[in-house]
Formats: sequence, C-alpha cells, structure tokens
Amino acid sequence: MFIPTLERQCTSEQREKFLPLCYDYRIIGTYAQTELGHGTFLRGLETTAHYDPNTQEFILNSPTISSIKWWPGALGKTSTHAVVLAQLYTLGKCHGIHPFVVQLRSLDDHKPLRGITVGDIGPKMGFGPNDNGYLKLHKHRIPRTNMLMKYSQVSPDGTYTKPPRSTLTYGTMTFVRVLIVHGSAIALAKASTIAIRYSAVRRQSELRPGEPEPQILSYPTQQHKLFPLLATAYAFHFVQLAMMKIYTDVNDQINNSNFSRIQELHALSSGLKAFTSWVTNAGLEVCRMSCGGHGYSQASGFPRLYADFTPSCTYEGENTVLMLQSARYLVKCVRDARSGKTLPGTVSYLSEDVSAVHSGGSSGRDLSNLDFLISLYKQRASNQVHFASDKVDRGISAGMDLVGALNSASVHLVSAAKAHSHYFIAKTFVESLKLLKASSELQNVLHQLASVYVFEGIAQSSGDFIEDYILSGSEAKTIRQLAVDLLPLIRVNAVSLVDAFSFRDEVLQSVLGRYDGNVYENLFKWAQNSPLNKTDVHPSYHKYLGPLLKRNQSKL
Ligand SMILES: CCCCC/C=C\C/C=C\C/C=C\C=C\C(=O)SCCNC(=O)CCNC(=O)[C@H](O)C(C)(C)COP(=O)(O)OP(=O)(O)OC[C@H]1O[C@@H](n2cnc3c(N)ncnc32)[C@H](O)[C@@H]1OP(=O)(O)O
Ligand SMILES: Cc1cc2nc3c(=O)[nH]c(=O)nc-3n(C[C@H](O)[C@H](O)[C@H](O)COP(=O)(O)OP(=O)(O)OC[C@H]3O[C@@H](n4cnc5c(N)ncnc54)[C@H](O)[C@@H]3O)c2cc1C
Repeated sequence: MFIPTLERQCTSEQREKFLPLCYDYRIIGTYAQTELGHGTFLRGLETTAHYDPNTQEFILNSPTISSIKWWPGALGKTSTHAVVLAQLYTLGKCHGIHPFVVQLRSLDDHKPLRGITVGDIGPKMGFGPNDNGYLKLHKHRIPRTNMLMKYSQVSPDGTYTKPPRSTLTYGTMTFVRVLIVHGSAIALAKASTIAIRYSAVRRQSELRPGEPEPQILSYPTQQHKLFPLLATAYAFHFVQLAMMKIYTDVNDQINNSNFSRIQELHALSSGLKAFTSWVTNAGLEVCRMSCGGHGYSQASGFPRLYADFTPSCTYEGENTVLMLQSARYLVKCVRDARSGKTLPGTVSYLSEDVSAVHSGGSSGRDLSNLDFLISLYKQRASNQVHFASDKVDRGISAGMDLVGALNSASVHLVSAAKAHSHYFIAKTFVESLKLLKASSELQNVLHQLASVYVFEGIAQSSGDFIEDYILSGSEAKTIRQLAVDLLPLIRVNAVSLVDAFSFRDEVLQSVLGRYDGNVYENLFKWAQNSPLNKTDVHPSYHKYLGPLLKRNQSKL
C-alpha cells in the first residue's frame, strides 16, 4: 500500500525522489492510517500535522492514547518509512486527512528516529510473519515536501490549496479493495483445490455391505458442499477481471481530471470487496469441514489459509461499513433515476421498470435459462434497492435527517447492496463465458459451473425471490432441484477444474491437496516431523508426568 499511495498521490518531483528508493528496496514502507481509536471513521483520526512556516516543516504528533497508529502491516519492526495519514493544520485551520511520508528508522542502524516510538502490536489470529505495528509520534518534524501534494498543496508560507475531490486521498484503499476481490478468488480456488482433491482420495463408509468404500466425492452431500464453491471461485475469477478493468478505466479518467465515475467505482469496489470476502470466508470453513478430522490439521493448509484470509472481511474497510457505502450510492442513484438522470452502466438497471408479474403456480418459464435467471437477479436487486430507498424516504418524511434515515434503514441497505453485488457477479460470470474463446466441450463444462452458481445462488436466497413474487415457491423448488441435478455432471470434471488453477504444491501448502494425491504417507511423514516427536520421551515427562505417575503408583 506504501508504493501505490506514492504512485497515486505524489507530484512528479516527489515520485522521482521516493519511488526509485522503493523499487530498489533502499527503503521499505507501510500505510499508517488506522489508530487505536479509529479504523473505520477516517474523519475521526486524531494524528495531527501542524505546518510551521518558520522552518517549512510539518510537526506530526500523536496527541492521545487513541491516536497511536495501530495495525499497519510491517510497521512494527520492518518499515523504515510510512505514509502517515494525519489531520492537516496550517495557518490555524484544519483541512482534514492528508498523507505524509515519514521516516521511522535510521537507514544506518534501523533504530527508531527521535520522536518515533514504534513496535509490534503482539500476536494475532494469523499473519504471524507480519509485524503489524504501532507508531506514536512525539512532535516529529518532517520537511514540507514530505506531504504528498499531487492533489492538494501547502505552499512555503502555509497557504493551503484544496484537492479537486477530498476523497482522492482515499484512492489507495479503493485500489486494494479491488485487489481483495482477486484475493478472494484465489483463496476460494485454493480451498476448493484442497477439498476436492482430498475428497477424490478419501474413501469412507460402506454404502452397501461388501461394497468398497466410496470416494467421499461421490456423496451428493459432499458435492453439494463443494461444487457451488468451486463455481464461485470461477465466478470470482471473472468478476475480479471485470472489476480491475473498471478500476483501470476510471483511474485513467481520474488521471485526466475526469472524476465523473469515482462514486460508481467506490460503490462497486466496496460492495464486491465485502461480498466476495464474506462468501469466501464462509466457504473456507465449509471446505475445511468437508475434509473431516484431517481438515483440522495444520497439514491440511486450511488453518493458515483461513487465519490469513479472514481479516479480508475487516481490513481495507470493514465489510458492513463498505456495504453501507455501496448502498448509500445506490439510494442516490434511485433518486437520480426518479429525477430523470441517466445512470452509469453498473447501476443503469435501477432506472428500468423491472416489475414482474407474479408467476403464480406453473409458470411455463424456462427456469434453466441463465439469461432469464439473471433477469430475476436484476429484479431482486432492483426491488431491494428501491425498498431500502423508500425506507430512507419514509424516514425523512417522518422528520429524520438523511443521516438518521440512512442509519434507521441500514439493515435493509446492507441487504440491498448485497443483492446488487450478487447480481453484478452472476451477470458478469454468465457474460464472460459468452465472450470466452473455448472449445464446445470446455464451454459446456463452464456452462455447468455458471448454471450451478446461478441456481444455487437463488436456492440459498430463495426468500428474497419468493417474498417479492419474483418466483413462486414451486419455481424456487424447481431451481433448487436443477442445482442438485447438475452435481453428478460436474463430478466428472471436478478434479480437472481444480487442477486448472495450477497451484504448485509449494504454494498450496497442503498435504491433503497434494497434486499426486499421496496423502496418507505424507501425513504420517509430516506428523513424524512434528517438534513434539523429536524424542520418544518428551522432556516434560521427567519434570511433570513421571513424578505424578510414580507418586500415584506408590499409592496402589
Ligand atoms: C492479488 C491478490 C491480493 C490479495 C491481497 C490483497 C490485499 C491485501 C493487502 C492489504 C491488506 C493488508 C493491509 C490492510 C490495510 C488497511 O486496512 S488500510 C486501512 C483501511 N481503512 C479503511 O478502509 C477505512 C474505511 N473507512 C472509510 O473509507 C471511510 O471512513 C468511510 C467511507 C467509511 C466513511 O467516510 P466519511 O468521509 O467519514 O463519510 P461519508 O460516508 O460521508 O463519505 C463522504 C463521501 O466520500 C465518499 N467516499 C468515501 N470513500 C471513498 C472512496 N474510497 N472513493 C471515493 N469516494 C469515497 C462517500 O461515497 C461520500 O460521498 P457522498 O457524500 O455520498 O457523495
Ligand atoms: C490483519 C490486519 C491488517 C491491517 N493492516 C492495516 C494497514 O496496513 N494499515 C492500516 O491503516 N490499517 C490496517 N488495518 C486496520 C483495518 O483497516 C481496520 O481494522 C479496519 O478498517 C476496521 O476498522 P476498525 O478496526 O476501527 O473496526 P470498527 O469500525 O471499530 O468495526 C467494529 C464494528 O463496528 C461496526 N461499525 C463501524 N462503523 C459503523 C457504521 N458507520 N455503521 C454500522 N456499523 C459500523 C462495524 O461494522 C464492525 O462490526 C489492518 C487490520 C487487520 C486486521
């Protein structure tokens, strides 16, 4: 995050000064924004940067215990520098959060500089190798030119020039949220690879007396656990490609001072980061549990995969907060649509009349047709966004201000943002396959994955579709069965579909997910290498167990 911030927020002179040092690893930096007391509420950050025109320096300070920077990755022991986000004060006025490059440690002996107290925040649930750290600033002075001034400036006499958009400071977070969508795709692909390969190796239970124990991958329940998640990994692969394309396009526009799509990008990246990381987080646990006891062993790779992935739901914007950000924009789009404005591509459906006639009993509609089903996802999203938006309007009519009305409707707003994200993902998956140049055999297999993703997505949220009369109960039941009917077809190619991710064993880090399937021998080898097995009799015997046993034996 340190380098992308410099690349996006530096003037050309600052780029020339700082970036070569980063690229050559002559300095190592972190992104120090979160504080003990604030991570989500950026405008509440307390670190200050007061400009001193006499020396043309900024004085950075952590005025309170809650202002200590807390969590930034590699801050504790590794980083020599940080981008520090602080409240900028000049000529007696506060101008809000701005980024500053601060050197933390000497480049000679790596010791913290004067005015810098820095260290590791202590053991965490995961990310063990990462020294997430704390930083307390004691009136630490930095040159004026260390404020990143691409968008806003402080002149030598202290005059402040404001940015074209205050939220341009938030640009790195948007970029990393887009990366996290990719991270979700990768994590779910890894978990699917481990679980499906192991499920092809593991045989368990005797269905009928005398028959060989079946592969657990042959059980419909095991397939129902794993194949929708496999399909989701493929869906997230295509959606992260689409998200990155939109990010790149909008970022190019921003670089040409066209800020027209910055809100749409913020809303989409926020919703997709939250949606994909939540789904992946839950999916990792399903994959682990589908591997039985061995899934709980460190040898499976799941404990580390989960512990390192799960903070994706928190960092870079806590998921609920980001869903609310996305929903806030959707509500605004409903208003714009009602006033006749044209809406941007990813939200244009909110101005369409997607109201459908209740299908009643037997609808005669082709419930296996993906294009038709995507139109139902669209209808669900539109209904939920309009419902939440109407809640906000009713709150305002009842005398609330906008903030109060948004807060009062926030549960529905989160549901609306989730439905919007889900529609975008399902639509992108189906459309991406249409554009894919692939053999008919491959198209057929990928169509099976897209179908099970779309069917299961409706089955797992059938309440949304039935409550709004988008589907009848019997239609929802039919779609649920369509998903189950696909499972044995996907079974045929399941192992090939995870092999296609091409994770090397060294990357997968899983005995259960080994490419050669040689699990049991390697589990035993792995166990023998466990530190506890260095000696047959563990040293603790002589200190504790031995005396205890001998003392009690003497009583026999
Ligand atoms: C290839 C595989 C890679 C896998 C791994 C990938 C990544 C892993 C790497 C890193 C992870 C490790 C480190 C993690 C780092 C961090 O966590 S860094 C810190 C992250 N912190 C946050 O994200 C803070 C979240 N909070 C916020 O963003 C803001 O406080 C919040 C948006 C919630 C509220 O802003 P605020 O100004 O207080 O209130 P408003 O809601 O009124 O917003 C004002 C307007 O600003 C618009 N806006 C907000 N954010 C943005 C944005 N980013 N871009 C554009 N616009 C934004 C918002 O929509 C409002 O606009 P309107 O007034 O409605 O027009
Ligand atoms: C592994 C890891 C690495 C990190 N790396 C970095 C880093 O490199 N740099 C950095 O600056 N930070 C980093 N962070 C910090 C991270 O960005 C914050 O933890 C994150 O932004 C969440 O903020 P918070 O901790 O204040 O949570 P809070 O916002 O306090 O969340 C707590 C609860 O409050 C709820 N909540 C908060 N606001 C609202 C609201 N407006 N409406 C409804 N509910 C709300 C949330 O939904 C959540 O349930 C890292 C964190 C972790 C776990």
